[in-house]
Amino acid sequence: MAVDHEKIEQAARMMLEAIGEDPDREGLIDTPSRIARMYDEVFQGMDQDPKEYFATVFGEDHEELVLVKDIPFYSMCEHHLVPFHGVAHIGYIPKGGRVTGLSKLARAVEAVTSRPQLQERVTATVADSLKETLDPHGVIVVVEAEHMCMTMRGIKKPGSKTVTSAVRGIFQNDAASRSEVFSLIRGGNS
Ligand SMILES: Nc1nc2c(ncn2[C@@H]2O[C@H](COP(=O)(O)OP(=O)(O)OP(=O)(O)O)[C@@H](O)[C@H]2O)c(=O)[nH]1
Ligand SMILES: [Zn+2]
Repeated sequence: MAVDHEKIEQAARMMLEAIGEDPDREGLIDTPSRIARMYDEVFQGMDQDPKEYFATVFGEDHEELVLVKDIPFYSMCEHHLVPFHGVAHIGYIPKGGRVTGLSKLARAVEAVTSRPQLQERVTATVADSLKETLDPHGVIVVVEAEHMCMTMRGIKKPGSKTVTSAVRGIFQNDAASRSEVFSLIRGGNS
């Protein structure tokens, strides 16, 4: 579904008026339409299903870890509609030759983060999408992010980071494999 520009423009105009601004002054006159166009981009994941990206698989016989680290993302916190941003790390062990394209992992992150979100839901949705489509032996998704609603307002704790993980399949019971992935993720960040 396309973003309703007219509605966003009306709302943005009303919000500017509500804070005591003049939405018709030169600097603000195009702001409502800019916000509408920005929301096209920022919320383009509203009608995207991350599972669709995993439809293409290569019959590659690799039943060992695949890890794509440090996938940058920006999302909008659903409580305040301000950004939270950081990186996602996705590791999985393919099964039955179902290996997906590396870029598809980043595309899934993009789809899931391009809508009003919670960090926990981003993490779980990416993990579940991969699990449900490729049925791999195991999946680990780790997301590290800074939330602007905790830095520029409210409790005001810049630099604080939230780390969430979602673990599926063999990683749930195999502590050694799980900690190997976590240390590979940590390794590149030092
Ligand atoms: N669990 C979780 N909480 C989040 C996320 N993004 C923002 N929040 C939190 O959502 C909560 C909303 O709390 P409320 O008390 O309803 O809103 P608020 O009065 O603006 O809260 P403060 O931020 O404490 O000022 C805050 O504690 C935010 O830090 C997220 O991705 N996951
Ligand atoms: Zn927030």
